[in-house]
Amino acid sequence: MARIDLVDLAQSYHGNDADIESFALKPVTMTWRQGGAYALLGPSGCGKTTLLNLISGILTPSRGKILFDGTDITHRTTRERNIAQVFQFPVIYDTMTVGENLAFPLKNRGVPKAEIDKRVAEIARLLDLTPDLNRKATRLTADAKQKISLGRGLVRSDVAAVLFDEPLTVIDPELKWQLRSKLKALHRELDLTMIYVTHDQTEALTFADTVVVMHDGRVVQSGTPAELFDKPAHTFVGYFIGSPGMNILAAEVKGREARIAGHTLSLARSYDALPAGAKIEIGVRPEFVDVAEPGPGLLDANIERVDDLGRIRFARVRVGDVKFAARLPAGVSPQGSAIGLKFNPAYVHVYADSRLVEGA
Ligand SMILES: Nc1ncnc2c1ncn2[C@@H]1O[C@H](COP(=O)(O)OP(=O)(O)OP(=O)(O)O)[C@@H](O)[C@H]1O
Repeated sequence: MARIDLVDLAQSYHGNDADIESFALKPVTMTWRQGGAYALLGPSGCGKTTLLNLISGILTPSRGKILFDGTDITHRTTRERNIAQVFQFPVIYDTMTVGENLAFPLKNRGVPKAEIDKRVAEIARLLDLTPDLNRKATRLTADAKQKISLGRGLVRSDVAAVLFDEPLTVIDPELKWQLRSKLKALHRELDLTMIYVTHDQTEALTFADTVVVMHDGRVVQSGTPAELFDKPAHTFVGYFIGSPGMNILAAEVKGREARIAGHTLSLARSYDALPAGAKIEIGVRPEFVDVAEPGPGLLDANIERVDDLGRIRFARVRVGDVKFAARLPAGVSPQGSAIGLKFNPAYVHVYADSRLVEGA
């Protein structure tokens, strides 16, 4: 297990002198804590696999360096880095038994037999593979094979980190749910540094203690699921995480007030020094905008439709030309379309050129 430091790390597939905006990974400096459970989350093409391949050693960076426990390993091979990896599709040997497959990474490293037997038994127990240990892997389903791949990734206790690249893609939805919770439990038991790449927010939020969100080659926020939800550092995080995502509305902000579509909202903090010429927006999650009967002090709006998600309902509302989502509390049934909106000022954030501005 290791602490991993990325120092000004960047990757270009178009030569090292290319314009930085074209880099698949723009320069990033950050630390991954020893023993942490991380998810690397972002849409397709944002640079997740590139970052993972730099950490594993499949790629050599265009710029910057990588340290494991303070030692520069930027130019070491994957094997020398001592990393375990689990890929999207199963990597197992059909001719071997399940037990032999699990033992393989340990045998390969010359671990004594008694230790191998103990560790294989432990991993098989944790993944419910004990009854299958003596079966040949050849006739197993794709789900079962991927479970063995997970086991092979987790079987070594001396690795610097275990990297998972969308490991549940081929898994049936019901088993996916079980394995996701299982991986979280395994992390607690095995005390390994784990980095889990996914584009699926539910997978990221259920697995990780810390979610690293990427957008367009940049790490835009790294935080706990609650931090990403309550205080998105970038409008992309607000929009990408949550269902529906955060409302992002063009606004004029002065002091403790924001004006949207000719209406004034109160803010919890004061914003007197916003950068000149920046695009100013406010962001507020639908969960922190309540719909009520029209009344004094409330923002007048019209409901265009209601999305009923079972336990929770969201109204799609319009204020002038601006459209957004708001929570419809239990028991409130909108009579006609005219309503009042109540914003919780503590959760109304201000963004300049998409980045969060801390008020005073
Ligand atoms: N070998 C390569 N040569 C050229 N461009 C590449 C190469 N690998 C990735 N890219 C580009 O770099 C960018 C980041 O790709 P990357 O695979 O890291 O993203 P990702 O977030 O993992 O996406 P996905 O989930 O689709 O794999 C994309 O624009 C991609 O087209």
